[in-house]
Amino acid sequence: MIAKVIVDVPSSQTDRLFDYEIPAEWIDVIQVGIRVIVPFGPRKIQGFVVEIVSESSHAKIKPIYEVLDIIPVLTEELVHLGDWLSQHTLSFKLSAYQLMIPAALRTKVKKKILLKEDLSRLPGNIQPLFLDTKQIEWAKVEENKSLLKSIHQAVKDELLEVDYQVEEKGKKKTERYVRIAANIDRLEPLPARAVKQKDLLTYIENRKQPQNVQALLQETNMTRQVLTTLIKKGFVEEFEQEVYRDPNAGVQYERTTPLLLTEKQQEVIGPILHSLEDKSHRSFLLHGVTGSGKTEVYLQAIDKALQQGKEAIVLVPEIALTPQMVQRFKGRFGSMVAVLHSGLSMGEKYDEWRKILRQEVRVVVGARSAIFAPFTNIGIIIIDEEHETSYKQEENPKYHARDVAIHRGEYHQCPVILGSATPSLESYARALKGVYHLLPLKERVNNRSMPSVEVVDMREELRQGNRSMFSYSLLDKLKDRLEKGEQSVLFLNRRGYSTFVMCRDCGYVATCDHCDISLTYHRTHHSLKCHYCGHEEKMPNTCESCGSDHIRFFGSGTQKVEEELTRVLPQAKVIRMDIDTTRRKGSHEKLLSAFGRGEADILLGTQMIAKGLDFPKITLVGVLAADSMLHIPDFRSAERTFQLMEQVSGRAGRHDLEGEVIIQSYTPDHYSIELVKTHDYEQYFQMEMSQRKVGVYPPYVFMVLINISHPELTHVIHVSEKIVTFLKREVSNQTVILGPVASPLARIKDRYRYQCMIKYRNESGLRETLREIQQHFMREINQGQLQVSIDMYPYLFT
Ligand SMILES: Nc1ncnc2c1ncn2[C@@H]1O[C@H](COP(=O)(O)OP(=O)(O)OP(=O)(O)O)[C@@H](O)[C@H]1O
Ligand SMILES: [Zn+2]
Ligand SMILES: [Zn+2]
Repeated sequence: MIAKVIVDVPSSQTDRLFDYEIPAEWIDVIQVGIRVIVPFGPRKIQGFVVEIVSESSHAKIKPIYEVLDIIPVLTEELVHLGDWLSQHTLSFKLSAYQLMIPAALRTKVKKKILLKEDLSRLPGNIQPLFLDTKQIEWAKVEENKSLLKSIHQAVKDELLEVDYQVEEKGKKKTERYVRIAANIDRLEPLPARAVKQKDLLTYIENRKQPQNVQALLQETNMTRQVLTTLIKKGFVEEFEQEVYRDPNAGVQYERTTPLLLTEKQQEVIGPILHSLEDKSHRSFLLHGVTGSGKTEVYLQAIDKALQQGKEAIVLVPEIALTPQMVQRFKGRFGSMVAVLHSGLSMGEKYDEWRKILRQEVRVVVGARSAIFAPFTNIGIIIIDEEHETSYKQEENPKYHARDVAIHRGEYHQCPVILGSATPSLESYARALKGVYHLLPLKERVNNRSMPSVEVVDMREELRQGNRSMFSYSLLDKLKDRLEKGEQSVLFLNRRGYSTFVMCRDCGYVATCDHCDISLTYHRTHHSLKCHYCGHEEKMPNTCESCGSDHIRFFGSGTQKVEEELTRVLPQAKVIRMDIDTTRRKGSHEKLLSAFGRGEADILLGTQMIAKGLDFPKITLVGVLAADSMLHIPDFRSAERTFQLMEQVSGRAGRHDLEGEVIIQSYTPDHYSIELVKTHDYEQYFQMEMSQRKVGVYPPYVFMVLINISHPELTHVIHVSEKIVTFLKREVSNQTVILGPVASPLARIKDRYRYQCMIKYRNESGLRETLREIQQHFMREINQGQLQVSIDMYPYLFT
């Protein structure tokens, strides 16, 4: 039998199947989806078995060297999905498969030299290497040419042997357990004076289940000595048992029961349940305003899928994976839920993933990559906040989780629900065309009103002499909430609003020497840092350009807002949430639950507080700088502004108390800000669509972004022009090729960057054309200097 293998070498030449012979003893062991070690040139490397056939068309094929898995790490579906994904995103098959398994399973194959015979038989110059060991790492002798020669000879003489050992990054975790020995009845009873031993033995006997040693000693307040004696006398056996690393161990989740759905919720869940009953695939767009009870709809739809014996995948944006969110799923489905997000350690992720693979859980709630959960009988897939750009992966394979979800939905013939208060333009347009089934939820649960929104013109405030970062109106309302004991949320948009350093005399801005970008001021070290390459330098005292000492940092970070808050509202208790205060593991949760318990009056934060919060006492939301994002050169910047404003506003007045929102802006008339006042998504959609039509942007066209980079500017230009010329020759005349032009970030880490863009409606051969470009520059790319990155669904235009 022959196994077709994708080998662990990410390059164009190796992006195909290689044939290996399956040795007779492994015929039943080797299946599709397992990892193997195979010889590849002079090396041994890892690979994924993706197909098993009876014959090979190649004359000389080598046998598989080692088997790494017993249970396949990729299901058959995932093997196909990986193949599709690599074509869909123009990336290597290997990268697609690696994406689907946890990082803990990434392996390293280490070459070792083993001593086979007596030490004295070795040539004298290599004897010292094996003085106190029977094996050494190859790397140890690689540089030393004279030793290498002797070692080669010793291998030939069969005194030494070369071996390949696989080292996995993550390990299973085990703990020590004890249980009553099987032959306890045949033992002499313990003497009467051994009171403690007797007590402990009775305790273990009463428990029936094996006991975790550490927990046992703690519970019984016994010393290890007592237990060891019991083990020595043969009453008790000690053994190792695998345990899961559970970040939420010990957390009690309050059980919840399904709520009685409102009439509107029933209307939207109907078609979803129908699709579940029919066992047919359909994609739904659940467009529900903030606080309309979308999550309850998800929960009850999942419940139905579970009753059918099926599984569910729920994607939530990383920053919305708060304890509150986890609680809602664990509260309803208990230990059937696995949670996957980037806050987990590698080991924790590995353990959650294995629970899925072993079918010990049936619901997974996770960020983007959870879409690859190795379930085999999926009943429903849900993407909450479907408009979030974090569902697009910016590294290879550059995929969007929405596309993968729909692909898996088709395979499993199950419904896919895209939910949002502010759907992406693409999805809403598709829903209007009938590609997705639109499910509107236009009101909040139980007729609670949407928060009232006031947009404050900050230019006007300045004219009236208000130089503070809080408008008169916002300050008044903050004071009012303090008096009433209600809570406020202050949102500062950090994107496009960096704290850069500028000279007030000549306008010089401090920039990175390696990247064309301004440096960011960091207060804690009083230094300047580049966010792209990590370069750090001291904050200058004088301007590099004119020598003036009027050099200051601009922009306002959360720290600055906090200082200002304590000045104007000294009695207010403030919790600040930003990258600095949430760096430590678990701090995110701690701050939020403290706010939930009412330990602060004001929650001040960045993007990470815009989503998912559902606290009854929040009645005021303030947005400090609504337009900071509008000026980013990206055709989606208005869309993001509207989405964010609507999301943040949605945190106010979700329960009995009414909510109010103050949005501070320098461009209050911009439609993406103005339309938040009426929460009018449909009108906003129309406005935005007409802008897209004029600019010829998605969803009117599809777009491809090609980025070219190299340390030499002339070479970047040369390659870019070659690509554009080739493209222009190949594509139809309805397709537009823009560029080449310098990228907005024209240099990163001393590499010059150029880009070109393709806008097309119908271009059936485009993928092949782009593959040809990849092939053409393959050799140069493999040599390491040139980079050509192709993004079929670009969301980032830096
Ligand atoms: N049928 C119902 N009966 C009573 N309360 C409900 C019902 N459905 C939802 N709720 C409550 O209404 C509030 C808002 O619901 P939920 O958080 O599910 O809305 P959402 O649409 O997911 O919100 P957002 O998109 O703003 O996060 C929650 O406190 C929830 O418990
Ligand atoms: Zn830099
Ligand atoms: Zn200057």
